[in-house]
Amino acid sequence: MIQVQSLSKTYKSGKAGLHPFDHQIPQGTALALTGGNGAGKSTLIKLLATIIKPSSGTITPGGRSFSYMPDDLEFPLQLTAIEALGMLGVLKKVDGKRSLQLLKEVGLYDARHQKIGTFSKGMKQRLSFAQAMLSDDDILILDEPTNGLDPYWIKWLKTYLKKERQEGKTIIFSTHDLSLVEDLADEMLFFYEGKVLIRGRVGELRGNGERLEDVIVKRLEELNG
Ligand SMILES: Nc1ncnc2c1ncn2[C@@H]1O[C@H](COP(=O)(O)OP(=O)(O)OP(=O)(O)O)[C@@H](O)[C@H]1O
Repeated sequence: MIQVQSLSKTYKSGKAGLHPFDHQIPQGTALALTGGNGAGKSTLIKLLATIIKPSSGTITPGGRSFSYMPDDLEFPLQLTAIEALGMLGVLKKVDGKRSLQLLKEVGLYDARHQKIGTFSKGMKQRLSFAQAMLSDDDILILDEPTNGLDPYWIKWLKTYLKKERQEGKTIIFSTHDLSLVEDLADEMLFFYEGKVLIRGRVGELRGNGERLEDVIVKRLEELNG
């Protein structure tokens, strides 16, 4: 169980990325973070991944190990895919075979000797996912993992993550893709201006099959009168 207590982030500019916020994430569940642009999803992801420090509050247990996929990972463009993943593998003390296996899984094996600078957005995104999966951690923290992926690879990613969750991993991901939330998440948080506007189990939020899109629009309309 990950416990988030009174967690908030105000940036140096004075902008509140996240207002004080409490939540519990049970082991083996998938939590989706949704919300409009600038709502606070990446802020929370970065706090969970300890990339940034909170202005208040705690996340326990501390010192968790996790696999992290940022939304903007910039690989050195002059490296090939296998060089980049291999180096990260050395840093993470992972067997070289794991890098090759992951490159196969994300469909980049044939492009492994190609420079990352020549990769398309979707290829870079798949490489970013592969680097996150190098270590076999129990917690996956993924910032917009389907961003830039085509429908084939979105489906592939859903299947991969469902399997990870079935194996007991905790998955925390941000997304604008509500079908991914419907298919994968146990629980959803919808952020609005740094605050949680909608929180609940996906099945319950959808009641008798309502689409999440409609649930969210209804709530936003209520808010805006
Ligand atoms: N480094 C920063 N310095 C100042 N303000 C920031 C910084 N990072 C984010 N913010 C602000 O914090 C708020 C939340 O941003 P965040 O990146 O968490 O949004 P998001 O929900 O991930 O948005 P998107 O869907 O566009 O990725 C925004 O108003 C943003 O401008």
